[in-house]
Amino acid sequence: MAMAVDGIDRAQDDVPEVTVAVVHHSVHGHTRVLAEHLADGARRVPGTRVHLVEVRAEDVNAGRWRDPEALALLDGCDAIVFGSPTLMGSASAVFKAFMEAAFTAFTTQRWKDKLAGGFTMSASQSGDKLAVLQQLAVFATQLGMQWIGVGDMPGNNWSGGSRDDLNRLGSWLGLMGQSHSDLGPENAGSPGDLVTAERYGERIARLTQRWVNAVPYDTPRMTEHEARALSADLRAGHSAPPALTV
Ligand SMILES: Cc1cc2nc3c(=O)[nH]c(=O)nc-3n(C[C@H](O)[C@H](O)[C@H](O)COP(=O)(O)O)c2cc1C
Repeated sequence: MAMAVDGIDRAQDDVPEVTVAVVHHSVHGHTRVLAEHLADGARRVPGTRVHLVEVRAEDVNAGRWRDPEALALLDGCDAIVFGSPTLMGSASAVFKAFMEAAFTAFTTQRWKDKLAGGFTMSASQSGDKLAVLQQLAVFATQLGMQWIGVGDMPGNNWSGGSRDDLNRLGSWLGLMGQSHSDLGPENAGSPGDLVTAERYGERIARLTQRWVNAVPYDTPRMTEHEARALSADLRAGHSAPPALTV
């Protein structure tokens, strides 16, 4: 059986370590791709250890997710990012089983003041994804966590825009991705969705370093003009620069 927890050590000796978990459920693999890109972005930040934690249907028993090892790992993380596909305008039943299993962290306040973020993938452009991000943000704040939104300008909102743009769905509460329902995970999201995921992961890791270790942090600002230039690069098939340093 595959491991639910995939720990990737990117800690560096000269920077105090922080740990970021990306806990997610995915039925057909689309949301998993978003999780992986978000994790890649977090790993770019020196001193960041990233754990991809998969919530699996087979770990749900009598409606409750039961993976004490993964739950203990989350207890030790500095930031937790939550990801679920949008199913019937909601987080998936499997991810809800995980959320309800976090009730012990609620009653003990174990996750209080950890940093948090969230993402969702669905087939329609809207598909009511905002309802899922709201659900995840309410969940995180019930646990006393500090929620981090996406800090990027919107794309695909003008005559020269396209599906390839950065933040092309214009979401700030959390990250949204869209995958065509007839295509597999190799075609999950759009180039803009994946780069937005990486930038969001990097943002969360940098803010975690600031929050936990008081590592100096200069707020990266990308103007609308710069965001459109990056989107034009993505449209042309160029790989995006490590964006938060722009
Ligand atoms: C039961 C079910 C309900 C769905 N509900 C929605 C929905 O409310 N909005 C939407 O845009 N897509 C919906 N979809 C499409 C999925 O969100 C989409 O296929 C997504 O990419 C699945 O992600 P995954 O591969 O990580 O499981 C639904 C799919 C299924 C099977």
